[in-house]
Amino acid sequence: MFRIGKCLKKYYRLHVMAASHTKPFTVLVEGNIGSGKTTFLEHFTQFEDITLLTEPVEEWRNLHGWNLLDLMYKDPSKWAMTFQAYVSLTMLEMHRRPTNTPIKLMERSIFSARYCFVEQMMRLGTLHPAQFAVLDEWFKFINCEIPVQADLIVYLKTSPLIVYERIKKRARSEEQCVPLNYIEELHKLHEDWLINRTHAECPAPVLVLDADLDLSQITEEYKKSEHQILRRAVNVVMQSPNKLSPKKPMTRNAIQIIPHIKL
Ligand SMILES: Nc1ncnc2c1ncn2[C@@H]1O[C@H](COP(=O)(O)OP(=O)(O)O)[C@@H](O)[C@H]1O
Ligand SMILES: Nc1nc2c(ncn2[C@H]2C[C@H](O)[C@@H](COP(=O)(O)O)O2)c(=O)[nH]1
Repeated sequence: MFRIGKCLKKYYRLHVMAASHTKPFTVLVEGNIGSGKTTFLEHFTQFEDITLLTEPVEEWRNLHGWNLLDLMYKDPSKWAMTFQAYVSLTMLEMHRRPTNTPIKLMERSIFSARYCFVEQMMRLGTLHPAQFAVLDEWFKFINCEIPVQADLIVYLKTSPLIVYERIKKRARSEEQCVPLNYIEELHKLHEDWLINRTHAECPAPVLVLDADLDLSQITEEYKKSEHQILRRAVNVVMQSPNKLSPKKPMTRNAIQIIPHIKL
């Protein structure tokens, strides 16, 4: 009996892999700076068959020795264009990265880069209108010509003051000069994009979570998304609503961990 069970499990996993390796159920995890996106992804390390892709911040902090994130924050008028051009490249690479798991959770996207950060830089004047126009044309080309999978957006909705305190506590050196009003403006742009739908199209349905909750309560809030993600993933991949249920904590090698994960 045990052998049959093992064989069935192996068949299921092979079938899921074969059915899903080209178009995994892709979840974009969006939210303000410090809203808990990385923490949310870490919550899902407990499940089988999920690829977790955190934002390539370390690539932005060290491109052949250049810390583009630091340069951007220190002199945005001079470096915003350079930084955004590299953000677009690294995020597109993440969108296009092949995965052999039926579910892919990705921190941010080319959409929030364009609709939140580039939009903010244009409004603040740190991007020249000509620079904005170039970035916007690139985004339109990518959005129309290059398939970017997005099946669900999880929006970690936060209050600016709360994430501002978290950013200060996290103490990432490049962000120490970020003022509260920068966070407030980014919040408004996330709300307008994902909730009010004022200035940009939304590539997938949005699941809103209350990410103001502190670490002692947030796990219950994260669990609200588990069913939405796992159930919909199975519908997409297997047409059967009960395959990707929570498992016992798996050994590390059961999950395809991408180098960007900060563990
Ligand atoms: N729900 C929460 N309550 C309090 N602090 C949190 C919460 N979620 C994350 N943090 C902390 O806030 C900081 C930012 O979290 P992180 O997951 O890195 O956010 P993001 O990836 O959105 O920037 C980290 O120091 C993290 O430990
Ligand atoms: N100007 C931009 N800054 C961006 C973009 N994406 C992320 N970032 C910054 C914001 C943070 O300082 C850091 C990492 O973000 P977290 O939310 O993970 O803390 O990178 C962007 O497109 N443009």
